[in-house]
Amino acid sequence: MTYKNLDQSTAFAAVSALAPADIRTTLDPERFASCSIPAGGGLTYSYAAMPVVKSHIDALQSLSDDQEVIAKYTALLSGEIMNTGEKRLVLHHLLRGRVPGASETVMADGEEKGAFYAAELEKTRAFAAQVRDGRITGSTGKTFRTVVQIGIGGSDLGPRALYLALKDWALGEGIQRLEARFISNVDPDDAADVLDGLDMERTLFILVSKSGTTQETLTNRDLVIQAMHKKKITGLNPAKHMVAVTSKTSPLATSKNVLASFFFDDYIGGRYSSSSAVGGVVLSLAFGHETFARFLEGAHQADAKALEKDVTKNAALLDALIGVYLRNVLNCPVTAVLPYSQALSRFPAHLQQLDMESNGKSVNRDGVPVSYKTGPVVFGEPGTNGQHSFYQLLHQGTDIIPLQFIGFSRSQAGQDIVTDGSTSQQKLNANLSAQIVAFARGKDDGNPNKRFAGGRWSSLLHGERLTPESLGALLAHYENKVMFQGFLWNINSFDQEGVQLGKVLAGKVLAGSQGDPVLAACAKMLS
Ligand SMILES: O=P(O)(O)OC[C@H]1O[C@](O)(CO)[C@@H](O)[C@@H]1O
Repeated sequence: MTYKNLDQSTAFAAVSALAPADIRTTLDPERFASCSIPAGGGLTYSYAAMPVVKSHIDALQSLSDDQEVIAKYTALLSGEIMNTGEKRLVLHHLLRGRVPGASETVMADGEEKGAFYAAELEKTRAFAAQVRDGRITGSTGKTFRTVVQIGIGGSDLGPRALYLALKDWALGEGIQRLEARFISNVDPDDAADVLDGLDMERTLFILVSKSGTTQETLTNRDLVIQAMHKKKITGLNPAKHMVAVTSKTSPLATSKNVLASFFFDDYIGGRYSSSSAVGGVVLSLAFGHETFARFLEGAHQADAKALEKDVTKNAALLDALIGVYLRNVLNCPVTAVLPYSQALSRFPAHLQQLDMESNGKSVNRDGVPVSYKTGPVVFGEPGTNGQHSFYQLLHQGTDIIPLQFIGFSRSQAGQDIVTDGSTSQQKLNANLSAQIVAFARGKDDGNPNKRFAGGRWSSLLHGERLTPESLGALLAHYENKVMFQGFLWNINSFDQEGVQLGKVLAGKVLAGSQGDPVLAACAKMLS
């Protein structure tokens, strides 16, 4: 297996020579059937409205083969050091089960990692069951009704997006749930808002930090403890209302001030940690462990499909390859994620971290600067709200922004109304179809102000209904897409040194700026 930069690949030179197909003419009814790939969890990935035809697919297949992306994925699964910057294994797939073709065992830190993750998962299951059925209560004897996750970045965005994604599904299924809330920002107004009206006697806090040193998270923990003391409730003991999710090497690991601790490790990057106890504890408490297990199963299905070498059968891989074509040949610096599902309202925020923290790199996996573009800017909002906001630029602006639509045939809660001969869900999906075609085909008009050029590319991830399985597959699809793009660009998608400098300088500001006059002046202005 060899690692080489994208521009050293002769296969990439062939991809670069290809002009985009004109989707104003190529998008015909037949393409919707022929350009679709099962993505696991009942999801289908469609690239019908992308500017690629057979010649592109063939060239992208050669690029995938030349960059040996499937061999690299298999090596990652088998425990090879893929996080070259931090010299770490990358094992988030193993949280969802062993992918066929990978090593039967992955040893690190003197233990078999599959067994370690399975044991933590079992701990999560047992704890959640006891909280949900009232065997574990708060310090004043009352059952828990609300859980509040305290964490930031990967310890917040994924779990928060997933909780919101399943809330209405649970409603539709009649699943009894604990309410979950999230505190992330060190801005005290964030915590104040979340704590407002909380019944502390019935609230369980989940303190999540892999490092156990994150300033925002530890500050918010202390703020919560202070808020509990301020209630002056006899017998209310914060230590009996808090669990920790952390790594065994973190300062939090040995804390006596928690009811229970759940562990993951350095081989699970923060933004890839939703499948660990980071997402597992809150989701199992909120919806029951069975729901979380179904989510893991959907993700595992997507992971298994991602092993396929034929790019026309591997949704995450083809999505990644088309993304590289858009970024490095068609020079698109931005991409939008547009879920036609209110339940996915925070999913674009999670993808921002997943994609931009992973692939916002300008050196290769060996630390040598690359001379081509890497990860794009990612943004998004649920449709149809986005339509009434920024779609103007997407339709008629001077840049082409490739679009990633997500949609489902059925709603989650099943509560709907018929007006003007259609249900709300039918209206939602009519808008989604209309947008795909409007962006692709455009519309001529004598009035230039009303003219739509068309030729605006999109993909679609589509399922029957957003369930735990399809949500798991959706998450894994994007994780695997980001990983494949990292292999294609020959960068390390698993570290995030770029977030360190600001953290260090903030520490210096709090310590009196430590002799840096520019920092001191800037801090003074804000004091
Ligand atoms: O879980 P921790 O160690 O508190 O880190 C939180 C987040 O901070 C980051 O390191 C970035 O600042 C993320 O990658 C991570 O998800």
